[in-house]
Amino acid sequence: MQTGLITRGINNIYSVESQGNAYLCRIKGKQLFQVTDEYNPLAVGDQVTFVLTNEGEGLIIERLERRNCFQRWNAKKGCNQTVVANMDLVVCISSVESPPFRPRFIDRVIACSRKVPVMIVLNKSDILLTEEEHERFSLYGELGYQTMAVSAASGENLERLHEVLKGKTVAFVGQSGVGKSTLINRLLGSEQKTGEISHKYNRGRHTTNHALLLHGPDFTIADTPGVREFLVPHTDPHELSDAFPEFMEFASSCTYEGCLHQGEPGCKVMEAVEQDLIHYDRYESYLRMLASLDEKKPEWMGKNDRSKSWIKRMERDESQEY
Ligand SMILES: Nc1nc2c(ncn2[C@@H]2O[C@H](COP(=O)(O)OP(=O)(O)OP(=O)(O)O)[C@@H](O)[C@H]2O)c(=O)[nH]1
Ligand SMILES: [Zn+2]
Repeated sequence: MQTGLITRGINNIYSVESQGNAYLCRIKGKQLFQVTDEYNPLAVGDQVTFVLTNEGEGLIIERLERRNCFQRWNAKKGCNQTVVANMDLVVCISSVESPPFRPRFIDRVIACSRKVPVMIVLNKSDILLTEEEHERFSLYGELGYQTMAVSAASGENLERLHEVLKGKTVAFVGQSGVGKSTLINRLLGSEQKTGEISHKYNRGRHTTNHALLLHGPDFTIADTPGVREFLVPHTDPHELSDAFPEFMEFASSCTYEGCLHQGEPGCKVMEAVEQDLIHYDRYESYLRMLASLDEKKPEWMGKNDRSKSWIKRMERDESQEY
């Protein structure tokens, strides 16, 4: 039996890397499926134990414990889906234009990143953000997230990004069209490597439709499919505020223990929003995610005047939801 790393998985056939060799593996029996209520028992980045069956082929026996993961809600299947596991960093790629800067998307990426630090990279910095967008982007830095504006086209800040990634295994996530593939090609430095993969797996011409681990000389990137949106994984709603570190200093003074900051009397987080100590748009992001966990409108909706003003704002913006 040996230990290996999942580098790719399609139709229940997994590429497993172990001591410099690659194996194609299936899962032994139904074992792994029973230990999880997730969409997929294994994700790119998982460590597994496996036994060899044929030359270059094997059977996966066990998934080793994950230290972290990036997880989303799969609405079609009605369960959580792990996109990648065991990363040193999740790099959320956003862009200035096509698609436009979407802070709500970034907020969701943060909420989908469980126990793993998030860096926010703004690509296409050769184009300018509006002042309001720039303020919202800068906010992430103020909240403690590492941020960087880069341009895969002009090469601006790519060396700095390279330095940050050095020695790490990182996940690249982002909306379709933000320039993830262009960035990865520039960063891995060898068109050859990604060229070979694009030939082999038909990437490049098509949108990536599964996660894939790509080794460069200085770091490893887990490329993930470009998406329109990420729904946050379904968990205890109290865990959602982990993705909003700016709530913390106020949340500890909320009247109710276990306050979900959605209209409860004596909620200090809501008060802080009203006093502009917390950015209203981040708070709205929070409320939307909270509502999505319930798949229904939250209880507070319409109960008081404060919440009524939020409903109006949220309904007006519904088309903007990403
Ligand atoms: N102006 C500008 N355009 C860029 C930059 N980086 C990428 N693009 C363009 O953005 C478009 C999308 O780039 P891709 O690399 O295919 O985007 P992607 O995120 O991989 O998209 P998916 O494959 O759908 O996930 C292409 O037309 C690129 O030329 C940049 O730094 N500046
Ligand atoms: Zn509260």
